[in-house]
This record gives sequence, C-alpha cells and structure tokens, in this order.
Amino acid sequence: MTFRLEARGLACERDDRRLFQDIDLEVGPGEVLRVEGPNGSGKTTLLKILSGQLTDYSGELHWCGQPMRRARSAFLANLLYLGHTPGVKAALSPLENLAWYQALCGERGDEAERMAVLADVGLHGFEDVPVAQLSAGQQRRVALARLTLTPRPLWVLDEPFTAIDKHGVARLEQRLLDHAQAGGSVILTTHHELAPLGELRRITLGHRACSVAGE
Ligand SMILES: Nc1ncnc2c1ncn2[C@@H]1O[C@H](COP(=O)(O)OP(=O)(O)OP(=O)(O)O)[C@@H](O)[C@H]1O
Repeated sequence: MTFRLEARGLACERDDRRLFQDIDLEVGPGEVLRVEGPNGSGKTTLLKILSGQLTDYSGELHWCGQPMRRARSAFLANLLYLGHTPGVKAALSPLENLAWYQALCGERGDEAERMAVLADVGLHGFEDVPVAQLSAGQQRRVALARLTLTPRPLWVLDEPFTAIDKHGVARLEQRLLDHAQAGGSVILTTHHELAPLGELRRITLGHRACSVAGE
C-alpha cells in the first residue's frame, strides 16, 4: 500500500484571526501524526482541511504527489474521517447506523458482519437499541465500529477517545497501532495521553510558529 498526504505552507484564518500558518507535514504508510494544542488553537480546523472538508485556507495539499483538486476522488476513497462528535443518527439503532454508513460508502455489507463489528466494540446486546438511548461512550463506540467496517488506509480522527472507558481506550490504542503496523496511517487529535504508538510524530498548534517533532 503506497500513499502519501502532504501539506505545504498551510495557513488558516478565522474572523481575521490567524489560527495557524507555515504548516508543512507528510503522512504515509505506518505513520501516526498527533495534532496537539490548547482549546481553540485550530486542531479540528486543521483536521477538516486535511480531510478535504474545508477549502478556505492557503497553502497546498497533495495526495500521492497530485494536487488535491485533481486527486480528490482518489483521496476520499482512501480516507476514513471521524469527527469530534460521534456523528451517529440518534433515531437509528447501531445496526441501522452501520448499514447507513455502508450505503454512503457504496457498500452493501451484511448483517452478520455488522453484528460482529458491534460485538468487537463492546456493543453486543445493544445492536437494536436506538442510539438516543445509548450512553455517550456507547455512541462513540458505534462510530468507532466504522474503523473495522470500512477499511481505509488513512484515518483522520478528531478526539476519538472522548467518553471511552479505560478498557476501551486500551483497545483503541491497540487498534491504532495495528493499523499503522499494517501499513495504514493515522492523523489524530486527543487530549488523552497516548501509549507509545510506533512512528508517532506531533504537530503543535497555538504558537506563532507551529512545530513538528518525532517522539
Ligand atoms: N466556521 C467557523 N467560523 C468562525 N470561527 C470558527 C469556525 N470554526 C472554528 N472557528 C474558530 O476557530 C478556532 C479554532 O477552532 P477549532 O475547533 O479548530 O479548535 P480546536 O483546537 O480543535 O479546539 P478544541 O481543543 O477546543 O476542540 C476557535 O476559536 C473557533 O471559534
């Protein structure tokens, strides 16, 4: 699996306030990049830019050496983005949510697969309960089930550990590590202290100059 997301000279302003500037980064197979910074420093904004959801920025984004505007459909076919809210439909059950995700991705899947993935994220017995009746951590787990259900090489995850219990955190850390070791890559934000995650690099927002460092 060969792929590379590159950003050169990224800068973004909101309401005449510069959030970040001069961001250069590259992410490829086996790599994990953690975006750090205090509340309001622009982490979510940067992740939305890197996942092709925002276009009001300056600088350049390339996917596999091609400008993003030309590579967009190939890029999106390789991307799995999970936002800082679970993004699940409250009126639907976990099973129905996963079927809906699969339909959005143009996949049919089957119910046995969805049941197995939900059991894997600790939702056995809750498959048919409306998501509105699940706890915050259980709702997050429905979203996290997509990591297994919709295999994609590049994961962009905004605060994926939010509301997850201690055991779930350890499972998710292992899941991120396994993904990187299998040749995938992860860009994430988290206020949670991470266990060692292979090729972890950090980019820190919230200073006049942004910094990128290895572990
Ligand atoms: N659509 C928008 N319009 C105007 N301002 C925005 C918009 N989106 C974000 N902002 C502002 O940009 C700043 C950065 O927001 P962002 O959500 O990227 O920060 P963050 O680092 O992810 O914060 P947190 O750690 O609290 O999640 C905030 O001050 C926010 O109010």
